[in-house]
This record gives sequence, C-alpha cells and structure tokens, in this order.
Amino acid sequence: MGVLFFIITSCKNKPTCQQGSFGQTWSTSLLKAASEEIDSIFKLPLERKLGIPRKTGLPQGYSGGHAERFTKNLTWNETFTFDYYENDAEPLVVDHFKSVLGQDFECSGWVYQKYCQAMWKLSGVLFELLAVCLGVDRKHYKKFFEDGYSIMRLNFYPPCNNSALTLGTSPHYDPSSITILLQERVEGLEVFSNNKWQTVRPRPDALVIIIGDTFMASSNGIYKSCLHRAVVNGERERRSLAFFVTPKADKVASLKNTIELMRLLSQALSTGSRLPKTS
Ligand SMILES: O=C(O)CCC(=O)C(=O)O
Ligand SMILES: [Fe+2]
Repeated sequence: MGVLFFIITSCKNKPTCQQGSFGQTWSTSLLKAASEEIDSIFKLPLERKLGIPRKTGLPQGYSGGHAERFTKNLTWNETFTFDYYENDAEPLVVDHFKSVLGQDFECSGWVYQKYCQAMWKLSGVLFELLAVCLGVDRKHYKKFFEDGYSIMRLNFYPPCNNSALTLGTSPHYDPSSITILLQERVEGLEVFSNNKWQTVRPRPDALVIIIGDTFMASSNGIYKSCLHRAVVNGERERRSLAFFVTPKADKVASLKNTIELMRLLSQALSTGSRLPKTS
C-alpha cells in the first residue's frame, strides 16, 4: 500500500514541506521522520520552550520533568505533550503546532499529524488482536475505543553525568488503555518483570506496546498493566515517542461484557482449552 505523507526538506529559516510517496517502506520512514523531528522542539532556547502555553494540572505542553505526575524527585527529561483526535476534516495537530510554536512549525506539525494518524490506525488493529486473544468479539475493543482520543508525548532525555543516581522517568503504570512507544537508538526503557528491571532493547523499525490501567480494567484484569521506567544515559541523548490511547472520558465498560468475559474464561480454564469465540 502506498501512503502519502509530508517530509521536511527545509532550511532553517523557511521550512517547506514536500509530499513524498513511500510505498511499502512508509512506516519505517515515518518512524524515522518522527524521531528526528523531536530535536526541532527540544533544541529551541529554554525561554521559548517555557513560553509554550500550559494549563495547570494537565500534561499538555512543555515540561522539564514528570515531577508533578509520578514523583516528588525531579526526573532527568523534557517532554512535549499534545492531544490527538481522529478528524478527517482538519489537520488538528498541524494547527496546534502552528498555534503554540509558530508558523515555522507547520512541517513538524505535519510529521506528527501523519504519525498520530498511523498510530491511531494501528491501535485499531491492536484492539482487534487483543480481542481475538481474549476470545471476545473481534470488534469489541475497537468499537469501545473508537470514539476515544489520544495523547502524544515526545520525550527527550539529555545525557546525565550522574546516571546511576538519576531516572529519566520514574517507575509507573500508564493510565491509558494501550501505549504505543517508539524508542530511537539509545536504550533506556525498562520493564519490571520476574522481580527485576529488564531492558527493552530499541530497534528502529519496532514499536513497543504497553498495556495500561484502562485496558487492564476493560479486560477484567486478564491483561495486566505493565510497570516501567526510563533510565538515563551518561553520554548520549535519548528520545522516545509515546502515543497513549484512551477511551472517551465518560465511557463506562458494560457489565454484560465483563460477565461474559468471566464466563468464557472460567469455561476455558475448566476445559483446559483456548477461549472460544463469541462471533
Ligand atoms: O522513554 C521511555 O522509554 C518511556 C516513556 C514513558 O514511559 C512515558 O512517557 O509514559
Ligand atoms: Fe509510560
């Protein structure tokens, strides 16, 4: 499948966007473009980054650390966070970039517009897979999350000369349903598994899928949300991109589905079989 998206061909002062066709390789190119574009934000002068509008108590905007959210101790990172809603009519991410960062960020906006669209689409496929694995209707979770929204966070971890005593992101569970994470070359993501912290090695063409609290709740605890953190590097900068998929704020999981899930699970456990399909 050929997919069209915008890439940067720009010089510093007058960015221009060029439409490119990337055929089969579109996803790898898009992941690369989204990783590389991170610097256009974090390498801005500090005053400019601090001038990005923020609403108290909300993660959206620029932040020098996750202190408010996960820990009292400052973490060694910078983040830039924005919302994504599926909307065919308007490029909302592009508009947001232009409004909070200025007209010269139109191209960056297009890169993240296309990235978010691709991740949203991918989340639909992942929800179908998760449903198939649980033996519930294939479209069950896709439908449940289709009127939801996403939060996109760009993470930048500068080198830290005290990396043994400092964390990039403190241990936490994501509150989202699933998080689609891209880490570029430098490793740093760790998950707590089998009673120890284990490194998730980065691959430029691979995405990490993290189960969050909301999916744990909507799968009745069958899928567990995953404790993770990011460590810092003594010599190298690190970048990661987290796309958090969340349900609509007032969405309520239906009790009928939860009960049905439990019935299927106990049936499968008692017969030692795989979970049967409901459709
Ligand atoms: O940078 C990473 O690898 C993890 C980031 C993360 O967990 C988050 O942004 O919620
Ligand atoms: Fe996380």
